[in-house]
Amino acid sequence: MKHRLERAADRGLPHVSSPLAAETLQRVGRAATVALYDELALAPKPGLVSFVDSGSHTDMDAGTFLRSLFALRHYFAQIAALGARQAVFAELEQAGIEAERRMLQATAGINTHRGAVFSLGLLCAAAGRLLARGEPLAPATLRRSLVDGWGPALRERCTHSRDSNGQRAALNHGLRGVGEEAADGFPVLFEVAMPALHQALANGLNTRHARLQTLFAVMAALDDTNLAHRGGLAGLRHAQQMAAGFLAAGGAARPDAIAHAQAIHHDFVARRLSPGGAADVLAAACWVHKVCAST
Ligand SMILES: CC(C)(COP(=O)(O)OP(=O)(O)OC[C@H]1O[C@@H](n2cnc3c(N)ncnc32)[C@H](O[C@H]2O[C@H](COP(=O)(O)OP(=O)(O)OP(=O)(O)O)[C@@H](O)[C@H]2O)[C@@H]1O)[C@@H](O)C(=O)NCCC(=O)NCCS
Ligand SMILES: Nc1ncnc2[nH]cnc12
Repeated sequence: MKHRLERAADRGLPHVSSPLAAETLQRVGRAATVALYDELALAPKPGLVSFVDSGSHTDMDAGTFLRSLFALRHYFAQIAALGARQAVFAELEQAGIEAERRMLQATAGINTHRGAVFSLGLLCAAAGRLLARGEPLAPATLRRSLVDGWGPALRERCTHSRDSNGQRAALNHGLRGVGEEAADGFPVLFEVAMPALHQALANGLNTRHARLQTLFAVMAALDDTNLAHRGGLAGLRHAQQMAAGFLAAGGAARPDAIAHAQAIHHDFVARRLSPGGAADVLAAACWVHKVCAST
C-alpha cells in the first residue's frame, strides 16, 4: 500500500513528451519525498527531529516536517523534468526558491527542508538529465551529470555571499557549506555516505541500522554548517568526534548500537546541537539507493 505522500506525489508530474520518461521522472521525484520521510522516521538521530521526539528543536516536530513534505510533493518531479530538458541553472534555482516559499508557508516560517530543497532538488535534476540521454542511473553517473550540467554555475554561485546561517558559519570558520559541496558533486554523499550504506547492507545490517551507520559516517566527515551555527567550531568538532567514536566502537553493527546512539542523542540535546546538514545527506543517500535500484 502506498503512503499518502507517495500517492499525492504521483499527481504532481509536470508535462514531458514521452510517457516512459514521464513515468520515470515521476518515480525519481516520488523517491525524493519518500527518502525525506525515511530520514524523518529514523530514530534515534542525534539532536534531530523524529516521530519519537523533537531533539534539540523547540519550534518544530515531526508534524511540521510532514506538512513541509506535503507542500514539496510536486517539486522534485518538477525539477527532474527541468533537468531532463537541460534547463539553465537560473531555472532550477527559481523552482527551488518557489518550493522553499511553499515550504515556509506550510510550516509558518520554520526552516525544515531548505537544504534538502537545494541538494535533493539538484540531484533530481541530474537524474532527469541522465534519463533524457538514455543513460542509466548509478552513483557515478549521477555525480558526473550534476557536475557536467551545472557545476560551473554552482561554483560561480559560491562566490556570492549571502546573509544566511550557513554562509556566516562557513565564512567565520573556514568551512565548506552546502554550495561548495554541490559544486564539487557532493563528495561526502558519494565518497562517504553511499559506500557506508552499501557496506552496511552488504554486512547484513537491516535498513534501520544501515541508515544509522550512514548518518554517523556522514556526521564524522561533513562540515555541517548547522552544527557550527548553533555550537560554533567547538560544537561541530565535538559532534564529529562523537560520531567518529560511535564508528570506532563498532558502529551500528554493535549489539548496543541503539543505546549508544540514544546516549549521543541526549548529549546533543543538552548542547542544543542539530546536524541538519548530515540529515539531508542521509536522505540524499536513501534517494540515490532507491533510484539506482529501481530505474
Ligand atoms: C543554497 C541555499 C540552500 C542556502 O544555503 P546557505 O549556504 O546560504 O545556508 P543555509 O541557509 O544555512 O542553508 C543550508 C542548508 O543546507 C543544509 N546543510 C548544512 N550544511 C551542509 C553541508 N555541509 N552539506 C550539505 N547540506 C548542508 C542544512 O539544511 C538542513 O537543516 C535545516 C534545518 O536546520 P535548523 O537547525 O532548524 O536550521 P536553521 O533554521 O537554519 O537554524 P536555527 O535557528 O533553528 O538554529 C533544513 O533546511 C535542512 O534541510 C542547512 O540549513 C538556499 O538559500 C538557496 O539558494 N535556496 C534557493 C535555491 C534552491 O533551492 N535551488 C534548488 C536548485 S538549484
Ligand atoms: N530530522 C531533522 N531534524 C532537524 N533538522 C533537520 N534537517 C533535516 N532533517 C532534520
